[in-house]
Amino acid sequence: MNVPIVRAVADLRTIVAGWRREAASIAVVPTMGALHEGHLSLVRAALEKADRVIVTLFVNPKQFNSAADLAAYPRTEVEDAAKLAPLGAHLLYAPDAAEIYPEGFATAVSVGGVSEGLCGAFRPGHFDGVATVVAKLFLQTGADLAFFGEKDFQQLHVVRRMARDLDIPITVIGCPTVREEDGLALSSRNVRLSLAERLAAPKLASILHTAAGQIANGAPVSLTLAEARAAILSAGYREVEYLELRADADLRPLNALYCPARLLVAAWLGNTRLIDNVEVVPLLSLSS
Ligand SMILES: Nc1ncnc2c1ncn2[C@@H]1O[C@H](COP(=O)(O)OP(=O)(O)OP(=O)(O)O)[C@@H](O)[C@H]1O
Ligand SMILES: CC(C)(CO)[C@@H](O)C(=O)[O-]
Ligand code: BAL
Repeated sequence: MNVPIVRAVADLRTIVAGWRREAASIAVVPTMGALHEGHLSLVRAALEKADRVIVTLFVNPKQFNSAADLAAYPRTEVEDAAKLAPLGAHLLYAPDAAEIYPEGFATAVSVGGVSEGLCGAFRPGHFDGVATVVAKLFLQTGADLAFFGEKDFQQLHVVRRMARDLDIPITVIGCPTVREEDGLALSSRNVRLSLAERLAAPKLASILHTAAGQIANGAPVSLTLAEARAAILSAGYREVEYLELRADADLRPLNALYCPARLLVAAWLGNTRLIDNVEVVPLLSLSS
């Protein structure tokens, strides 16, 4: 069976109203397409928690910092729809650009605090673009639950803050990062890696895991991060944008480990920018 594809918000609302008459709960999984197992894990999680699941597919120009990145972004709608059907997703909402940004569109949603630093520092305007489009997708779908990947950990925080601050009645659920067997976090941008880059890429995750283990065992944070940064460069990455320890709950910067934390990184491998993060749990607080 095929998954129905809807392109107009009016049609989407008619379908959602029918589901509401059946008292069905509704989940949304926002994506930019080029679906891989990471996305599909969100769809499966959504199907476990809600009666109806809407996957959205919109390559959002407002969140790209470079025209080249936007132009190179993979667009594979037919294949994406074919991957969703066997899972049992109920609808693919792939809106026309005018349904999201109609003529004269002049509003932006800007989230402070959690969007500052990390990717926010290196991709100016990116999180405004994400918050704006996700606010629209939440309001257009009227979903009760939304599923996002922890791979984009700062995005998860931005979206959660936005929904709370705007009183959008939706619960934002974070799902664990899905990885290749060699540890590389799945990402639509991985297809841009050359063979040699693809072989070097998983070292980012392994260095991150090693550093997280050392910090959890009490190693000094700044020294461990300096060594990990050097190791990433030695592994063939040409630039480390950031490598930081932040509190898991609110992303505040940490110089020492005294609460559940995340170690987050963004680094360039050739012309591809990869991000990743791992949990760092203080061992002392677990045993006490
Ligand atoms: N490896 C992954 N594991 C779990 N969730 C993921 C993974 N990769 C992406 N996601 C999630 O899928 C949703 C849509 O992400 P998106 O379409 O940007 O895919 P992507 O692979 O992250 O692409 P890219 O990073 O190249 O933009 C987001 O919530 C994102 O966090
Ligand atoms: C959440 C999102 C679909 C908004 O365009 C995008 O940032 C993504 O794919 O992670
Ligand atoms: N995965 C987050 C979307 C982006 O990189 O633009």
